[in-house]
Formats: sequence, C-alpha cells, structure tokens
Amino acid sequence: MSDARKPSLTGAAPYDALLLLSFGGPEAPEDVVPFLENVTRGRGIPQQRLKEVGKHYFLFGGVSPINEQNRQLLAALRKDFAEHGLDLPVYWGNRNWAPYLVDTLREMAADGHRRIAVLATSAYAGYSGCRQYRENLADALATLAEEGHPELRVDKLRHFYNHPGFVEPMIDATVAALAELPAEVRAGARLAFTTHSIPDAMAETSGAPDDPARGRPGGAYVAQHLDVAQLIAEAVAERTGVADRPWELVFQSRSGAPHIPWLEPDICDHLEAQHADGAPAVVMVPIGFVSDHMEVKYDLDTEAVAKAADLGLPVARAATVGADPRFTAAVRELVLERAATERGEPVARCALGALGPSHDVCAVACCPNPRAPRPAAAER
Ligand SMILES: CC1=C(CCC(=O)O)c2cc3nc(cc4[nH]c(cc5[nH]c(cc1n2)c(C)c5CCC(=O)O)c(CCC(=O)O)c4C)C(CCC(=O)O)=C3C
Ligand SMILES: [Fe+2]
Repeated sequence: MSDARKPSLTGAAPYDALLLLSFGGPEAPEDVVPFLENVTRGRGIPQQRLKEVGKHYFLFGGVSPINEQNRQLLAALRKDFAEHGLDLPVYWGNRNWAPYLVDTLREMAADGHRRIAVLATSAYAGYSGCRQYRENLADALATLAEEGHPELRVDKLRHFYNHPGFVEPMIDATVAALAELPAEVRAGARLAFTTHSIPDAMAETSGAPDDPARGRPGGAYVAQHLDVAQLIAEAVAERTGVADRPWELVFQSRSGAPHIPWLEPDICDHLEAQHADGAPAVVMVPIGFVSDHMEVKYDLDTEAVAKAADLGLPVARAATVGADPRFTAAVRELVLERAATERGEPVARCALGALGPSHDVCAVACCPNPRAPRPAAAER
C-alpha cells in the first residue's frame, strides 16, 4: 500500500452517508407488469419482448432475486463499515422498484444528510449502467429541491470494474466453476465471459470522450469488459496450470427491436459455435453483473443451460460477487478514497489491468443518452 494512501484513508468527511443505488425488481406476481412498465417507459421495447420477459419473472413466482441480494449487500456494507470504525450510514434506493430512489433521498434529507456518496450496482461505463443512474439522481434531486431541500449533493463513486475487490472474487468463482465440471473436460473447458448486450451505438459512445478506453472500436463498455476478462483469464491460467485456455467476451439479455444492432455474439449462439468447434465444456462467467439476479438466473441458468443440455455440452456458471467481503471492503475503500480526494488530499487509486482507475467525475458528454439529452447529476 503506498504512503500516499494510508494516512488519507481516515474518514468519510465530507460525506455524511452512502447511498446504494440499484435497479430494483418485482417481489410478487402483481409487481411484474408495473415493474416492466417502469423499466421500459419511453424506451421503445417491443410488446412481444415485454411479454417474454414477464414470463421469465413468472417462472420464478414473480419475484426477482435482486432486491434480496441488495438487502444482503446493504447489511454486509453496514457490518464492514462498523467493523472498520467507519461511522457512515448506508441507505438503499432503486431506479425501477421500491424502495424508490426519490423516497430514499427524501428519508436521507429528513435524517439530516446533505453530502452523499453514491455506489451504483453497475461496474462499467455506459448509458444504462452509469448515465441513466445519474439522470435518475438529477430527477430525484429536482423533486427534493422543490420540497425544500436544494442543498443536497450527490457524488457517484468511480466505476469499480477493475478494482481488485471486484475482480478477485470472480477469479475464485471461475476456478470453483471449473471444478464443478467433470474432471475429464476440465482442462479443455473454455471461458465465456458474459455481460448485458446493449445497442452497438450505445457501446460506441460509452465512456468519457477523453477516456483512454475510447478511440478504439467498442468504446469503453467493451474495452472495460475485455480488460476484466483478460485479468481473470490470466489468473485462472496461473491457478489451473492451463496456459492456453480459449476465452471470449459474449453477450446476453438482448432486448430492443430486431433491426437495431446490439452487441453479439449471444451466449446461446456462442455455446452452439463452441460445441461445433469441438469445445469439451464451457464455463460462463457473468462479469457484467454484481449479483445473481434475473438476467443471471434466467438468461444463463435457465436458457443457456437448457441450450447446453440440448447440445450435450457440459457447462458451469461462475458465481457473481454478491456480498463478498472483498467487495464490501472495496466499497469502503472507494468511499474513503473519494472522500480524501474531495478534501484535497493525495490518494492512490487501486486498479488492476491495462486501463487504470476510472475518473471520479463524469464529463457532461459521458455515455450520452441515446434518445434525448436530459439533465444528469454528478458531472462536471
Ligand atoms: C447494461 C445493462 C445492465 C447491467 C448494468 C446494471 O446492472 O445496471 C442491465 C442490468 C439489469 N437489467 C435488468 C432488467 C431489465 N433490463 C431491461 C432492458 C434493458 N437493459 C439494458 C441494459 C442493461 N441492463 C438495456 C440497454 C435495455 C433496453 C431498454 C433500455 O434501454 O433501458 C428490461 C426490459 C425488458 C427486456 O429485457 O427487454 C429489464 C426487465 C435488471 C434487473 C434484473 C432482475 O430483475 O433481477 C438488471 C440488473
Ligand atoms: Fe437491463
């Protein structure tokens, strides 16, 4: 640990609270349709796709695992902070379901909080994972200002995709998933790193205009995922002694109209191609997600697993980070790091891989809204 880092990681001032900001999901069958309406309002998702996605939720009793996972993360963060003497209350609010962001911010204001650090449960750059959350924050702040709290300030913490507290648990999970495969296919098993597909155009413009990850094909979204995939593949090679295990970044959970290009290949097409190519087994590693929510439970554990069974291709799926203690420690470090920065103190930023630590404050032109420009919070 560098000298610049140690003395500055002493307190959360100027922050007086942390907000865990997430997607939200339905918790009962009657929640499913209103939830999907919240998600897709004004976003041009075909009715047919909505019906289809509704079925995924009904298959699980209308309950998405995401809220329970966020409750667990919230509890784990509170425990981690308490154990490390960090006296910083942690709140939770969502974009698409209760507890709604605006209600949580109202509660935070009523509790006297004014300067709020925000952790979005999305590790990478991009409109859906970053800017849209900042637009949601701007909307909520506007409402709170009308209600007599114009003084609230929110700072979104930097992208954590390349933080060791996010990457290291995924390395362990990949090694564990390999061990679940029949012994005879383990050494030959290939890795399929998966993330949410997004429209090509959204991927192209993801990140800051001056981001080192930009200026090459794919934009920041793909470049960041490739960096993480490379890190995990290298570490897994070292841990398993298999040096040349093939890996690829693939995509899942495509929605949107068929004529609009989204990132490919899809995981199911990829499994088919791998099988045809003679792959003895595939481990799916969902690096795009922080918990085993519906995109993982349905699109991978249900749909992709069924596809693999049809093909007779052995597959295993690596766990997501969830509430791993290394991840909660990383969140604490990110809060303390940003707090020190805001106080004007020097601080080293922890990051693995080739791209370096991400920016603290997004540029106004970061990850542009694909539909129409809208105000976003936490930008310069
Ligand atoms: C990049 C990205 C992440 C990863 C980053 C992050 O984690 O934030 C993510 C996460 C999630 N996406 C989720 C659910 C949905 N996403 C949808 C639709 C869309 N996602 C998109 C992108 C992303 N989405 C996009 C470009 C659309 C098209 C419409 C639009 O431009 O907005 C739809 C509509 C129906 C459909 O699938 O077509 C649903 C239901 C859930 C909750 C799961 C649960 O309930 O457990 C989570 C965590
Ligand atoms: Fe999504």
